[in-house]
Amino acid sequence: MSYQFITSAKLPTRHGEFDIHIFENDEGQEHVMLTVGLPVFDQTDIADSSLNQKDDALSERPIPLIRIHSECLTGDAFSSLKCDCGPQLNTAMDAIQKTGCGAILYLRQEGRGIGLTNKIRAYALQDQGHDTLDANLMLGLPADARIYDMCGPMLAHVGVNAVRLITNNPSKVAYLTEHGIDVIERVPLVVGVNDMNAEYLATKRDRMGHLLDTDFNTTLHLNK
Ligand SMILES: Nc1nc2c(ncn2[C@@H]2O[C@H](COP(=O)(O)OP(=O)(O)OP(=O)(O)O)[C@@H](O)[C@H]2O)c(=O)[nH]1
Ligand SMILES: [Zn+2]
Repeated sequence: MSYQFITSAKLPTRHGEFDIHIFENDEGQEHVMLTVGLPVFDQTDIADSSLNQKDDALSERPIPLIRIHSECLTGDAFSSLKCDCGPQLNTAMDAIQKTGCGAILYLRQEGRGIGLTNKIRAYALQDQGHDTLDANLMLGLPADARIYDMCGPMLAHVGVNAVRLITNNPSKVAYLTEHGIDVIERVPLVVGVNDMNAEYLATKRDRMGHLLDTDFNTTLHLNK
């Protein structure tokens, strides 16, 4: 699959101002990147002196703080208490604004890649007592169907090849590392824990390999 940059604009938010960049894959699926302090260098017809300026700018800037966030309509837009996605997105946006250099890669792979309808089918099974992993499997679907091959082209667009990655999911770290992006630091993010999602988080920790504090304390590790 290949990915093309389509367009960008300023996006003022409650968390501060971002640049929003839209990318599209061969099938017309859109992915979104919000950036702060990551200018786009136009490679097409700039003089050599500009290229030197670009190298200088890249060598001086801090390692960007990056969040790869998979779409969760129910959590991100509707404030669902069944997961931690909304608080994770909001906290990551604040943290990136605070550091002044970073990006949210908002990937349109709802429901860990099975889509919204299937996620709600899985929720119906969860209403009957099944956990988040078994619910996917009972539907004949993978536990996690996500891909991350859009991340390389999206990060390359803003000249990023080394990151501080906000995640508890070791497979994201492994994917980037295996594809030539240095993960200088993994920044844990445990926020939005409540009575309705504690079991969901425990399943991610115990059955899906997520690196979560056993007691889900809400200490932020984002003060750098
Ligand atoms: N199939 C399914 N998807 C879910 C469920 N709850 C949340 N999701 C989706 O899971 C994705 C978020 O993945 P998570 O496993 O919460 O976290 P992660 O992105 O792997 O890891 P972090 O970087 O630590 O947040 C989003 O696409 C959500 O829509 C669920 O019960 N079933
Ligand atoms: Zn969610």
